[in-house]
Amino acid sequence: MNAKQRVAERAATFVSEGMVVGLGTGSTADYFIQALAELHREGMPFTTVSSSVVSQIKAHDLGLPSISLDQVTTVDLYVDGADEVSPDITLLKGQGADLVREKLLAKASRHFLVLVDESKLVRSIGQNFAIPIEVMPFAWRMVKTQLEVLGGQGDLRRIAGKDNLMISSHGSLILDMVFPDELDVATLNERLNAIPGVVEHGIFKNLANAVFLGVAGGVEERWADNGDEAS
Ligand SMILES: O=C(CO)[C@H](O)[C@H](O)COP(=O)(O)O
Repeated sequence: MNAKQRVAERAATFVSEGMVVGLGTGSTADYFIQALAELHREGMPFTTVSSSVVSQIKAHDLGLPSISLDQVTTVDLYVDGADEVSPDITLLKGQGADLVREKLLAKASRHFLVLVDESKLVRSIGQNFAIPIEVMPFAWRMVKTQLEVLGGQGDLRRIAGKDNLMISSHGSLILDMVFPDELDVATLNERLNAIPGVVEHGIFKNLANAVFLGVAGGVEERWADNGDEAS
């Protein structure tokens, strides 16, 4: 069993009868979806809500019960991966470009567990990746100008393919921006929240309850101060 599987199996032990379980997106979240399928086969009743079309299809293919996001007000447990995790359990997410649903689920969850291996640990957010900022398509130049006023540098995310631009599942564009080190993540989070035309961004601050870290031969749990252990 690899580190991603180990953390996913551990997270699955927090699922209990009748829960609404939020499904993340990415290779680590996939292992959690597979672990849920095992619980479902064993007869445990629960339902799922997905953070992306991809996860929804995976859940469906494995026979997991699901409800759509617009039917949900609160989620009992949301389990997802992350691209970066800093020591205060702030996350950077969004390489999968489904930021809006991911943050909605994180905010609506009673418990949000984050599954990572050691490669995701950083001293500060933005160390390994640019900050993904999802923007209304007609606003992207205005938003980019505002981000440059903050010292940001970057451009629209490009992908291989006909149109060459990354478009989120609900039609937004993604700006990947690098900011000066002097701009601390708490301030950056607030500034990004305040820019008109920004749909969502990849800084997840004060949202995760715990990080499950895959280490050699085991799982290390790091609970946030707000993170009473899910039970
Ligand atoms: O934020 C995400 C998608 O938007 C993913 O959780 C993040 O990219 C981690 O993916 P993986 O588990 O494949 O490393």
